[in-house]
Amino acid sequence: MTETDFAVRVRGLVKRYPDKVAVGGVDLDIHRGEVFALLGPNGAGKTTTTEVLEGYRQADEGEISVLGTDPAHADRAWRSRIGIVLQTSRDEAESTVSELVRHYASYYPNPRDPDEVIAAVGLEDKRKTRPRKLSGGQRRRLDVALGVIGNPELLFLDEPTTGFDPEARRQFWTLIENLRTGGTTILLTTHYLDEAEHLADRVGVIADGRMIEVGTPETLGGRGARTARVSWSDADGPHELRTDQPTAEVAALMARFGGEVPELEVRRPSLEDIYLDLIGKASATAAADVEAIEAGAL
Ligand SMILES: Nc1ncnc2c1ncn2[C@@H]1O[C@H](COP(=O)(O)OP(=O)(O)OP(=O)(O)O)[C@@H](O)[C@H]1O
Repeated sequence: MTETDFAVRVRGLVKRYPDKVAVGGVDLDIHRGEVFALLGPNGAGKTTTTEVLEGYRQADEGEISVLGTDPAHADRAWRSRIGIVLQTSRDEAESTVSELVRHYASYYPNPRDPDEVIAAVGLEDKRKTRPRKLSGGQRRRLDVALGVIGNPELLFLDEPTTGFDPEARRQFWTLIENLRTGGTTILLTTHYLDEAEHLADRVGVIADGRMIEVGTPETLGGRGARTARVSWSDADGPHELRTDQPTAEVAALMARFGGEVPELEVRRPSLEDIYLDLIGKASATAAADVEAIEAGAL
């Protein structure tokens, strides 16, 4: 891979606040055209990391390249190539949805068509509504519209579907899939593991300011190799076993029952199971480090 295959390259990112190391040496590569999900508990350092990438915060240490430029020294032309959807929505004055999207479009050299964007986020019937009269979920859709109107090469989405109803989330996922198909690189921060699983090509888990694992949703934490659980019921009650060969177990159960197996279920660890496992291990390691420091061992 060459430098130009990367939308984001980060080596050794450190960001300190007066009383806290928020990011303690993070490496991160995001390939052009991929959807990358950043996961981690509250306070892990996700927002700080993305704000450095967006050029809103200065790193204390590290090499950072976003679309080939250090965001700390970026100009207006670079800014027009990225799109940002923040956690908190902007409070806009008296414009309607349609006016606002058009107004934002005028800031960019190569914007998308405002009507198409409004339709893509499902706000067609709210075009003449003022933002403060939108519901929370509709407001987020407007935020997404404003984030993508400039036709960005790289889109930052910070917890985009918080407050969405299930149908709105599905529609939003379709919107993201369409952006990805159109070639937009996306960095997504989310607390919804199903969202990461559905949308992301790769996932990075950050805990306590450190990137503890990066992988595809299918293979993170050795997920693909983990044993499956097969469960069923019979006259003695529920049963469960763990196996590397669930298909063979199901075939054996079918033979034993002569067909339908009561309450049959085959389950592999979900991304959420794996994530909680990784986070649990990370906090146990951090606690052991603190104990060692207190005991003078480190
Ligand atoms: N402006 C600031 N001044 C001091 N400390 C800060 C500041 N911003 C964030 N922090 C601290 O840095 C750490 C990382 O915060 P950050 O917002 O990056 O976490 P996060 O992973 O985005 O969390 P969340 O999931 O809750 O949004 C936290 O301990 C937080 O309290």
